[in-house]
Amino acid sequence: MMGKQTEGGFKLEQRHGKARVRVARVWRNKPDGPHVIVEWCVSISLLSECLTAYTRGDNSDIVATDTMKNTVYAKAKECVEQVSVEDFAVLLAKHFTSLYQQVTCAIVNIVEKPWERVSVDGETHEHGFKLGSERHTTEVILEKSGALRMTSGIEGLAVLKTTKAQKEVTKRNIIMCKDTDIISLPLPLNMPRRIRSMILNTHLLHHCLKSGFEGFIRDKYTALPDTRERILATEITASWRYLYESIFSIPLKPLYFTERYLNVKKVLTDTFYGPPKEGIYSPSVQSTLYDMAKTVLKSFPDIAAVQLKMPNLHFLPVNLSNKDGTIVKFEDDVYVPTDEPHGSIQATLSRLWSKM
Ligand SMILES: O=c1[nH]c(=O)c2[nH]c(=O)[nH]c2[nH]1
Repeated sequence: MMGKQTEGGFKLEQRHGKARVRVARVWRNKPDGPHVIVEWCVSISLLSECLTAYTRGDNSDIVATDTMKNTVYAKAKECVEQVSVEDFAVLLAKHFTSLYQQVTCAIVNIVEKPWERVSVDGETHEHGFKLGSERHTTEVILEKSGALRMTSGIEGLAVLKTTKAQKEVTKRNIIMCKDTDIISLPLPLNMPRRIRSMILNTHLLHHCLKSGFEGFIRDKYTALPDTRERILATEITASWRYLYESIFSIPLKPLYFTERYLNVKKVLTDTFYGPPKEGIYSPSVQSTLYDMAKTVLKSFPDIAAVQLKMPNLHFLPVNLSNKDGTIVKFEDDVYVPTDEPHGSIQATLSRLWSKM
């Protein structure tokens, strides 16, 4: 997104701002209550009518990026009560679009560092924190008119499931699951392919197996065997767009968006893992990604669209041998974890009736 102006037969698209302003805010409101700390890395971009700064060296319409930086600290100070990262982004964007006549649109991105309260001897600590892993992000785009585009997200949410077929499954067997027991029966040899494939794709069978990848296109360059047993590991980057399209329609409930963030994260991870005992079969990263995105849209009516980036971080089977024979034979046990190269899988799922 850029501010556009024309002069002398040229079109100029421009924006300016301050990137990576780091601020921490502590709230010690209640005399004996626990302290709260947030650490934010704030980036601001303003679309503004400041053409002459580019064309004539006239800075009279420029909001100094140094002022933008100072505004972050001043507004953090003004937040006497704890605010969500989204509310802080909105508050900044409102400030820039309302105070400066030249500013037509403000874009505020914030990444929150995952400081988590610690427990000592099973008791939550009042003022001790440790750094977690995944980060809460937000982007607020606010126009002078009050038109709003608001997204939240998660970065660096690393998840993995080790999965184990409880018994070797071959295309010659019917596998039936009853809780954790598996009964294996030979498939009749004369069974039509269509019926055999229907049986092998039953939900029941998928229940026994947790992650696989098979049936993909095979050609002369394909080396990957079909598998019904693999480690599924990824580092989720998610972002979801809220339906609130005006500054006046945002929920006013304190920490509403913090709660939403925690709930979306839970839905994403719960859907990835499946129930604790049985898990859930993943026929591909694509399918698991789709289930995760769909569950988010079904669970949260104020989310219009969700984007998921889920790199497939491969765990390669180890098979080693030398002239004397086998050193390590892979039996779903020893792997080389890798992150390069990785499969790169991403998709956006939106409600049909929502504007994207
Ligand atoms: O879940 C997967 N999706 C793919 O598109 C793919 N491609 C590949 O080689 N392995 C996998 N796994």
